[in-house]
Amino acid sequence: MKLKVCGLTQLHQIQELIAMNVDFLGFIFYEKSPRYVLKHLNLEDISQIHHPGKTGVFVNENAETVIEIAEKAGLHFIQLHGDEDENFIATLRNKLNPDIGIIKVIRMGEKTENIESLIQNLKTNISYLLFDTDAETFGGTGKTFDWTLLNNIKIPFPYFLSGGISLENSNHLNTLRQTPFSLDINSKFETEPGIKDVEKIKRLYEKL
Ligand SMILES: O=C(O)c1ccccc1N[C@@H]1O[C@H](COP(=O)(O)O)[C@@H](O)[C@H]1O
Repeated sequence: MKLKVCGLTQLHQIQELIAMNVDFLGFIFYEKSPRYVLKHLNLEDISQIHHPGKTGVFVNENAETVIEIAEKAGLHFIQLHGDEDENFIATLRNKLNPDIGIIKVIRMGEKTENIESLIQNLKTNISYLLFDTDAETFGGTGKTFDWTLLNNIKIPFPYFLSGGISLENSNHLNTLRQTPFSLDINSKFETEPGIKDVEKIKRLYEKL
């Protein structure tokens, strides 16, 4: 199983994760997040990071801004973590460099209905799904959702499992009928928002 580490802000930690062979590096381009990457690094810094899994996380951002950031920072994946609908995604797909993959986040919560039709409408415009816990802040809550919900639906794309993934709950991945393509970790592997506990990440990486 692959590993994505999200909410990175520190170049020395990014280099340690690259040395560890982490598969995806997540950068949050959402100004309201305490992990907003542009408070710490600029787009040129990110473009200089040599790794094939650089992922930009966006929340209800306009397509032109997403495209500009993706080009300037040399991103390989766009993670749409807001309420972007299938029309927005189709427009973005048409305009975006075809080499850049789109990861659509489904935020799982009490209000999340018709997950299967939501997914069907995305058609071929995305590369991956990501399931996270629904929240007013959109993400980064450290809270898990009810994973058994995933066992009741058909998931026609490889998916990232997210939302409060920790060393402890990663022991229970075998309860999932469809194995995640990748885990997506964030706040449970931090000493403070944006500052990762790299030793703890190593412990998870060795278990996968
Ligand atoms: O981390 C944030 O601050 C954040 C803010 C807005 C949207 C997404 C955000 N992070 C994403 O949230 C998930 C789960 O994080 P956690 O493990 O529950 O802390 C992860 O995909 C981050 O990319």
